[in-house]
Amino acid sequence: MSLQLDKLRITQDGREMVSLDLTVAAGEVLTLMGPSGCGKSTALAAIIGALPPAFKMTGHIHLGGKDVTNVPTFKRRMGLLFQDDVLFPHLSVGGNLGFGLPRGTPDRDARIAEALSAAGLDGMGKRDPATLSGGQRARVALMRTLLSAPHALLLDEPFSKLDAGLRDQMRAFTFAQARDLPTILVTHDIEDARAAGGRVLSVTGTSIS
Ligand SMILES: Nc1ncnc2c1ncn2[C@@H]1O[C@H](COP(=O)(O)OP(=O)(O)OP(=O)(O)O)[C@@H](O)[C@H]1O
Repeated sequence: MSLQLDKLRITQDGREMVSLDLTVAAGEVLTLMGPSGCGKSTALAAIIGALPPAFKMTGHIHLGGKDVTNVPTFKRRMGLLFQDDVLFPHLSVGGNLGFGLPRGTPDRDARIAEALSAAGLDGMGKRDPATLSGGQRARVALMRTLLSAPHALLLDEPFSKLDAGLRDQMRAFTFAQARDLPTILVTHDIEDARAAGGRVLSVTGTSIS
């Protein structure tokens, strides 16, 4: 499954902000970098189908060969993770993970147990998320997103709130868990881009090294 941005162009008041014409292969991480306000989050919003009305978009988005440009966000099968992705405080850790599973998924408990195990949280499904460490919470948020079986993963500064030691762990964990997906990472941090190991571009498609 690949994610193709086919002449994707976003303008605001006639001014070009984003211009991307590329394919992110399954298992590839494309990093988008650039100064604050250049349009990185806007590019992700367009890809997921939630572009604010202040912007105009042209071009097409294909996921797994299917044109999803006019498919509503909730049907796009894309997972989006932000830097301060909060867990639902009224649900247990397992309940949070279960929230990611599509309704009617068979073997829910087994799937949740697997995700807990992948997150290094074996047997902690009944815990209140408030009792987890920041790193544990970040891993649960990622696993919750992945349990929704996305066909692409979009990451918006996912590591920037973590302290330095955890950040390394979380990068390795994220890219290992997302190994089969086309992934777009938005970051300010060149170390994130290095850890991602793929192409690093500006939102107008210029290569950054
Ligand atoms: N909903 C909106 N309506 C109108 N303009 C917006 C909206 N959201 C963002 N903008 C503007 O669009 C531009 C790009 O914003 P965006 O958040 O995509 O930048 P960014 O590169 O992700 O920045 P940062 O690195 O600070 O998160 C900015 O000038 C911002 O003020």
